[in-house]
Amino acid sequence: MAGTAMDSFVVVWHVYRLPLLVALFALFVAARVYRQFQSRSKTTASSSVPASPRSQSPEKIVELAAPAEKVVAPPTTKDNAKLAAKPATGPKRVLGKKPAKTIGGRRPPVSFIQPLVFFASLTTTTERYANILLEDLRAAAAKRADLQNRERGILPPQIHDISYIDFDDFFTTVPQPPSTSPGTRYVYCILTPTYNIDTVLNTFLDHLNETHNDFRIDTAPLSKLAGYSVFGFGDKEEWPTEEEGFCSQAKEIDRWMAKLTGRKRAYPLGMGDVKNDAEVALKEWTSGLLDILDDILENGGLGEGVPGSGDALESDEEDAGNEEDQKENSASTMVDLEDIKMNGDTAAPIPVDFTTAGKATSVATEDTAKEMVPKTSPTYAALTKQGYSIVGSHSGVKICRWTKSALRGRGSCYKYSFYGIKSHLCMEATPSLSCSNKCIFCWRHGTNPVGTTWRWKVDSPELIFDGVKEGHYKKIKMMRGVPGVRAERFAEAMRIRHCALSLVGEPIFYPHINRFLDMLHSEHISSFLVCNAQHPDQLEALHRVTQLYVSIDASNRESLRKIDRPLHRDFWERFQRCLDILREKRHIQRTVFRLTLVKGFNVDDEVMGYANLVEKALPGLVEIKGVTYCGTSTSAGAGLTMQNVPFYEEISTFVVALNAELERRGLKYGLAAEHAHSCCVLIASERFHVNGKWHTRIDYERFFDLLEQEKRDGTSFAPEDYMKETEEWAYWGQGGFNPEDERVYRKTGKNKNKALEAAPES
Ligand SMILES: Cc1cc2nc3c(=O)[nH]c(=O)nc-3n(C[C@H](O)[C@H](O)[C@H](O)COP(=O)(O)O)c2cc1C
Ligand code: SF4
Repeated sequence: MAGTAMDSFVVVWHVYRLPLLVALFALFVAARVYRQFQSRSKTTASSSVPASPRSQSPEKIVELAAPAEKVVAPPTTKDNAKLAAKPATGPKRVLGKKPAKTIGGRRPPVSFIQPLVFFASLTTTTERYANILLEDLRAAAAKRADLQNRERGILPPQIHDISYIDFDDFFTTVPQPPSTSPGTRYVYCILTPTYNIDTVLNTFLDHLNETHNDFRIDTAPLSKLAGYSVFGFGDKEEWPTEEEGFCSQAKEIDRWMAKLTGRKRAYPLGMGDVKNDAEVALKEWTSGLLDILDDILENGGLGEGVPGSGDALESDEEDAGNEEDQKENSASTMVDLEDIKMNGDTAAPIPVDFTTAGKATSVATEDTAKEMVPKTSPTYAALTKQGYSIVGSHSGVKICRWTKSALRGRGSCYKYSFYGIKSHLCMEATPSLSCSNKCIFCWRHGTNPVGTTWRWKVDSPELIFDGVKEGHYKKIKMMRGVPGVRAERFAEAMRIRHCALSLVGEPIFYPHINRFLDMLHSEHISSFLVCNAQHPDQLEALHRVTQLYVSIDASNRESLRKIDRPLHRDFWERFQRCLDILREKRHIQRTVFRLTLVKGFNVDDEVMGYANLVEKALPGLVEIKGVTYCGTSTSAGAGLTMQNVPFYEEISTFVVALNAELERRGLKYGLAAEHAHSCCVLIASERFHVNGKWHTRIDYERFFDLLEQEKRDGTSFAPEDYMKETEEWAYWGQGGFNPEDERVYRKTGKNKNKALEAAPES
């Protein structure tokens, strides 16, 4: 009997041993996890936080915020503690994306913002600043409560000392909105010093790290926040640069918070030097943050983030971990205009004979005229996908990679080295997306409309001006969440100071270009206008710009025909006339030749030819840069490959030869500046060489003063009247990289020293 029972047991064991063992193992794991979770929450809640060196009691600090006006009752810290994740009967999975209470099946819209100020402080500096921030937020809340109705607004802020809170209450989960106001969303404002010794900040950072990496907790458990922003205090006297540790812990907290919130960085990381500018920097950061809080209330959230802000270069360091990964991520999101099918494109090229040039306005203003880029056209879709904002029916704006780079403290384009333009203050726009050339290296090729005369509906300059500014600011705002964006540069970028009219198409094609320029200048926005030397009538009629460019893509007729593939039959004559006009304008305008070198097309044996052109037009400046490889099928179809992109050494050799030829002819030019980073060199007329120093930069305020005076009493002025000394680091032979910027080296392998950017600088 016993034997039979044993046999049955053995049979049962053989049949069920696997599921039984699995079940036992699962039970064991669950028990371990439960124990661990319990002990961890206890530790954090009670004692893992070292006692603050200061005497103030926690209760006192937490209650510092006296509500200016009670709009709704925000949850207290105690409530929050209750609401925070507490294990009940087993391991709890904390989900950031847990659906909020819904109204009629929909998530309630953001009605109130509850700012929570967190700070850590060992020697009270940060605490003092945290109270200044608190006061500012309180004042803003009160002011908005006066202005807004009582259904929406900013609530009086609360303040918490990181040394005394239970991290789980705020940094494992997000406090729940009060049941009376489900539309309340929290914004964390974190103020922190940096210590390179063990402090509460290490415990805090460990908590953020563990929370992100804890498999029981969603990787972004704080994603229900409306946003967060961090401001760091450090000491530049001892830690002068970020590489040496300035504000390093603020940077770390910012990065962890980006991960935990699912990239809800409401405003860029701010940093202040306690021995210098801390208070001013904090005030600027606060005012920028308040603008964003208003945006959140208005738009119901942070709105669009980085995607779509133009260049795909900007993926997220928080995820990618390093620059190279970023590139790869971005590469997959890049859309080549050439890959977008042009099926039924109503704006497909219809060349029109040049003879109507100059009479364009009357034709185009007819109501019946078609739109250049209708919203429904594939051109529109292709351009917007590439990050362009189309304004009206024929204008566009886009932020360039250098603007983004400058926002991140990583250096401006060559125009900073040569002319003092800070890229984050520069808007790249065009009032005409149409062009009369089909240059082989044009990266927008295949989508932009072409034509030799204006044959479209004409938008008013007011509409374009307002539209491009709005589009630009919108794109800048989209950058606020990008890792590394500097709060102070972000704030500066909200006032456009320069406009590069060179994006796509031909700006002087636009019939009201002069009125558009007036508008730029009236707001003290400088104008750098690039034209393709195909519209002499318009060039002649053009009013003053801050700097006038003509693209010189080849030195002789045959080469120009091959490279620019102009639509005008008399392209060479037009080109020559433009040079004559430039020569006349050189006394009142800063005139520039822009040479784009394409190896195998317009470099070899062309030094003499280019020198002839310089001799003819006598431009103030000659910019020489290598072609930017854009890899479109159009350029490939024209036989352009990476092999055609010259190395910087080849550009330098060409430039030296050209300079020598100009000298041989007795023309007074010299090698003035370089920006090796973008393979660009500047030859300048000696008109800009004063007292042994180059003066290729521009005194912009002086330009506007002179312009206004000219308008008032007709006093004319010359380029020499608003020139400014070139920085020595920009001189030829010095490299041209601003020492104040952070240098980011790229691994570009064998193509090092070639211009590889997807979108070239303008
Ligand atoms: C021991 C010590 C280490 C510090 N380490 C750094 C550092 O690594 N980086 C930095 O930018 N500042 C550093 N600082 C400067 C502090 O961050 C700065 O003085 C801050 O304002 C202190 O804020 P608190 O008074 O709120 O504690 C350090 C200061 C001390 C005393
Ligand atoms: S590349 Fe052009 S648009 Fe960009 S910052 Fe420089 S000048 Fe401005």
